[in-house]
Amino acid sequence: MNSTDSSPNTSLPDGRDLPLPWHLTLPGDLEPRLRGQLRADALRQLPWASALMLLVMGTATLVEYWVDSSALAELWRPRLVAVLGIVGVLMVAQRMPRLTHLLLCAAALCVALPHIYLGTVIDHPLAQTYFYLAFLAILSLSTLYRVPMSWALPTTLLILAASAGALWQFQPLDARASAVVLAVMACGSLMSLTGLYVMERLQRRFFLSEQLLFLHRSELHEANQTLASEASEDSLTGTINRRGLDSRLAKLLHGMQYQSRGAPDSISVLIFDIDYFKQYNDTYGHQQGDECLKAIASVPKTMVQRSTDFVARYGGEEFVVVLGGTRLADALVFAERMRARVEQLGIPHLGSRSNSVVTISIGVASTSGGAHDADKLIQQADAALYEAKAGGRNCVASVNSDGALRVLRRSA
Ligand SMILES: Nc1nc2c(ncn2[C@@H]2O[C@H](COP(=O)(O)OP(=O)(O)OP(=O)(O)O)[C@@H](O)[C@H]2O)c(=O)[nH]1
Repeated sequence: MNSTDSSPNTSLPDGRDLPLPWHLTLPGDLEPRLRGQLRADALRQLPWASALMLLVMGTATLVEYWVDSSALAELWRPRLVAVLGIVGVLMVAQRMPRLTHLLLCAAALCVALPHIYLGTVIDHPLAQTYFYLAFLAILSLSTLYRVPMSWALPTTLLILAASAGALWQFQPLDARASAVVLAVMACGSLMSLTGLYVMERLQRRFFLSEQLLFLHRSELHEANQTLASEASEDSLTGTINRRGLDSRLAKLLHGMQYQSRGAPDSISVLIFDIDYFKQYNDTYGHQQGDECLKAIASVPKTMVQRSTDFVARYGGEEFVVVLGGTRLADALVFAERMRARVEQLGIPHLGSRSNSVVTISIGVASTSGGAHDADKLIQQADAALYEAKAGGRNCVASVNSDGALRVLRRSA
């Protein structure tokens, strides 16, 4: 066997296994969910991003004023448009979160277009820096606003086209300076968009991994639940097995003792055993014995009603019925009814020394009779069962509150 055969199973898919197309669109409802998440992220960052953009424009105004104070008279109006655009987007986006990405692109355009206009019409020593401020708007899409590629690309192309158009049409700069400005803007935009694409790809893979993890976790949870229920079920009779009995009874008693919400105020335990079952097996065979066990177990299973009630196979042909919220007197009524129903099944039992049909003997104990832990309850119910066997079988016996054993006489 080679070394890879013994390696642990690593076939669980992760985000990297899933093919992501070049356009990065996720399948099914994952895309709208991711978009919602991206919008929420962008919305959270928007106040800081807006503040930063305003700071940049404020600084630019100061520098421009310092270089040529007379230019302020011409440039304050377009710049006010840019400021109002940013503040407007900030306010509207909070009210219309679904439009966040569109509004962020609008904010970038609100910054870029007035600066392209300024670069075109204002005669200022720093004229070409207005185009660089338009480029900052492009940069803000991928760095500050973090809009998806599908929004950033057309907005970037629009700003680049507007810049190129303005430089071509109005020629505010000489041809060489225009070429430099456009080349810087185009190269910077390419780098910014490439970075955004790579980031978005990573972000989407991370999102996919998260979704897969969530899926695996739910599958694991379901599998665990199935395992837990299978592990605590008796495969022959469908009742709870000994392990399940121990844990459920302990949980019920714990709840009762600490008066948890919904916990019963008393618990009764019935142990019953098929009379002369060895002889039944000897007479009818082990397989028929199994069928008999199933039929007998189905009687209490159909009788228990509360969520705190359950039937468990204690071992061999012995079963336990736990009745939450049932005091001894009511448990005895339940036990007698169960005994009668089993007898009424009329399963022939030629090997029985006490009856012609299969019967059961039942021992009953209750917390209202003084036993407050699982061992004590089972022990008392077992002692009562022994008493019922000794008392002639096909009957019910109990441990009373004073600890005395008592066999109930059957009604004729
Ligand atoms: N068919 C079948 N028999 C089982 C199973 N588990 C235990 N038994 C049988 O149940 C019988 C129990 O016999 P005993 O403990 O002597 O009790 P009994 O014959 O019922 O006698 P009393 O309880 O005194 O009435 C044994 O013969 C076991 O083989 C099972 O899963 N299937």
